[in-house]
Amino acid sequence: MTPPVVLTIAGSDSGGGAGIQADLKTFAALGAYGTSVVTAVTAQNTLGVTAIHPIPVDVVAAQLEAVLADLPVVAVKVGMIGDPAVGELIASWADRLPNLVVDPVLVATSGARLAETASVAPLLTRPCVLTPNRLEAAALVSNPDLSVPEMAEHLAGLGARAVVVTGSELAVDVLRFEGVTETLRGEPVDTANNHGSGCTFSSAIAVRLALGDPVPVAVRAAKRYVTDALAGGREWRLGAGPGPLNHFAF
Ligand SMILES: Nc1ncnc2c1ncn2[C@@H]1O[C@H](COP(=O)(O)OP(=O)(O)O)[C@@H](O)[C@H]1O
Ligand SMILES: Cc1ncc(COP(=O)(O)O)c(N)n1
Repeated sequence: MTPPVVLTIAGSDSGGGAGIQADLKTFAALGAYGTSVVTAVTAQNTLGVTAIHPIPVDVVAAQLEAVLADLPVVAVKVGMIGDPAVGELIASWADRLPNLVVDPVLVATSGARLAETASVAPLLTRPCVLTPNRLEAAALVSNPDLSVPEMAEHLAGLGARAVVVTGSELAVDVLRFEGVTETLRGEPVDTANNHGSGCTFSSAIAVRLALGDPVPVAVRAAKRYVTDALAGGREWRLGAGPGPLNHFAF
């Protein structure tokens, strides 16, 4: 059977644990055909990021046009956006990007700054599923004093289809959908290998939306998948820092 086509618009992680590489592994593991638009090249490993090269906006646009002109994309995940002009470009295409999931990547788990809030700002008003972690949500609402449910509600009020603020506590996320706020409690996995968990989560949501799940069902399924991938990579020794997930563990 022909698989559903899912697109990631994101940065490359040379270490293979996060970014485009995590996204494509997630798509493959969950039965989608993955396509990719590279927005930035990072020199990165489990210890950190040593260089970032944003891809010029016209080259990002050309990739997007090439994919959308030929392949029947049914869901799109947006990750790292290295340049505000690329954020504007994606926002201008948003009406033609079905089942849009936006992970506003701002800071890597290692602490490295990957993008500015200005890059993702144009997308916050689009009807997407927005998946910031707690720190990213605080940066986007510019008010660190709000509680996680308040941040989710505030962000949803800007126009998103749904907001999931991840990591309010370990394995606990807050979903805001259709005016209702829910706490999603997962099973905590005791692991240091969590590099790429956010990329994997947002990509898994995109695949489940592509397969026809309603948003809350897609989010719960993605959460179970991330838990399995974290548990499956717990014993891995790949790199001296926080290692990657095992995307093919289940
Ligand atoms: N150790 C863990 N055990 C179980 N779930 C986890 C763990 N760490 C992260 N998660 C889950 O992984 C998903 C991605 O969230 P998070 O790690 O916060 O993203 P980010 O990489 O953007 O910081 C969320 O559903 C979160 O609850
Ligand atoms: C290219 C790229 N995109 C995204 C992330 C965030 O991933 P994480 O927060 O899990 O380190 C990353 N480290 N690199």
